[in-house]
Amino acid sequence: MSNQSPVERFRAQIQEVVEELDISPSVYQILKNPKHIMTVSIPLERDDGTVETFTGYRSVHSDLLGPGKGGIRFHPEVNQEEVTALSMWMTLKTAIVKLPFGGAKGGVVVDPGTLSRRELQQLSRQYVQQMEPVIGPQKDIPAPDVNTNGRVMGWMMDEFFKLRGRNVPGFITGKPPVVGGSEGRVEATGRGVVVNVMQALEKLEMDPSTTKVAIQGFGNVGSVTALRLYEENVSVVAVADVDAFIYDENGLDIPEMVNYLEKKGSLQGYHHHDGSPEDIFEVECDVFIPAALENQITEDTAQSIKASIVAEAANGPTTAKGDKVLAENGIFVIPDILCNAGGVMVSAFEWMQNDSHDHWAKQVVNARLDKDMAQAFQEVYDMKEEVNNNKTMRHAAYYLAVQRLGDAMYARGWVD
Ligand SMILES: NC(=O)C1=CN([C@@H]2O[C@H](COP(=O)(O)OP(=O)(O)OC[C@H]3O[C@@H](n4cnc5c(N)ncnc54)[C@H](O)[C@@H]3O)[C@@H](O)[C@H]2O)C=CC1
Ligand SMILES: O=C(O)CCC(=O)C(=O)O
Repeated sequence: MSNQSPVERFRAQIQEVVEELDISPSVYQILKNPKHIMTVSIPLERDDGTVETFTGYRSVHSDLLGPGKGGIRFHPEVNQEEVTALSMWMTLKTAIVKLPFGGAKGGVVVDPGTLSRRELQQLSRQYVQQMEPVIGPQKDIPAPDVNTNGRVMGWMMDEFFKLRGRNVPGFITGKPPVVGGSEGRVEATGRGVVVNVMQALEKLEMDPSTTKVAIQGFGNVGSVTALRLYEENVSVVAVADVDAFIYDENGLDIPEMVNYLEKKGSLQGYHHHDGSPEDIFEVECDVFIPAALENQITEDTAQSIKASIVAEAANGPTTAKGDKVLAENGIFVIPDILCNAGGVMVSAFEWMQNDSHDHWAKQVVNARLDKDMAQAFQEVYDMKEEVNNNKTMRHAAYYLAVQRLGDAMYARGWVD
């Protein structure tokens, strides 16, 4: 377990579960590597006329249950290993919530804060041009992730239409509703996180009205999670983003902070700025929600977490050693592949709406998300209680996902 990379962590967990399920070892052989990874060099003409190239990736881990599905991340630390791991987790996520998708993920090694708006649009369009051979509505369907949003999806959609010479709205999800996006997609991941948190509170017989929450990350997922909790009268006492740590033991004014974020783009300079981002791990709270990047809950930071519940809104926020500490400390962990599945769930609703030229009202989207997410939580919980007694929700989630993937491989004649 010594400092396993995310891909090694995925492989070790899959291998363990394949052995426990006593299914064909070929299931592990098929899942241990991505189906394909495309690496591209993206030329971008900067505003000063010079040309710079950026590296982009798209990994399709599996198309067993349907086309590849997963977001595109713009971040300076994107690398092939990270994109691969993120695509592997997508395969498990879509299997757990029973979506007709496989797993994929993409990224560009870039700090989008250093690009002008024109440059960002050109980079987004160039990414689609370079990836055109491997993406498409029945092949691999992108969506937003860290530092990408509806605006970027709209540009990418437009570029794909130009390349194909026709409208293909199901090529990408998370686009603005005015051009075929689903109502509720922007809020979907955070909304789904809160469904999971409320279910966990009920199972652990904790009172939401006295529950205190700390959240790391205040972007799309973190801010919507905070706002939904606030709307449910659950007190969010601390929030950190990359620049700031904000704390109030009596509960933060989340709507005010969301307004601030919308105007300024981050929490830097918010008037209650009173610590450094790492202080989030020390907060006295009942629920801790990592909603930033991978590998944040390590052997060290896990020791500081005082919560009874960790709800993994981010992908891969916990290292193997951090996970061991959380388990030893009896913390109930809602694993990422379940906890943050609300986003891809509403992406699936968007893809279905595009396919049938339909537009669902927000209440319809939210009601179905709440119902399907609560059911997925219950199925993983039941698996933990009945079949995997004394093991973790993460183990149960992997068990359920691999069982479904194994069954699908058998049905398709890939394994005996
Ligand atoms: N956007 C989506 O629909 C989905 C996102 N996710 C995952 O959720 C996580 C967050 O994604 P988004 O909210 O979309 O990204 P985002 O780019 O909107 O926000 C990221 C947030 O993390 C903060 N952050 C980065 N490093 C940090 C650090 N060291 N300490 C504290 N805060 C830090 C940033 O300041 C920002 O507030 C990622 O792991 C992503 O893969 C998972 C499912 C769907
Ligand atoms: O909405 C989607 O298709 C994928 C979202 C995503 O990237 C994720 O769940 O990590």
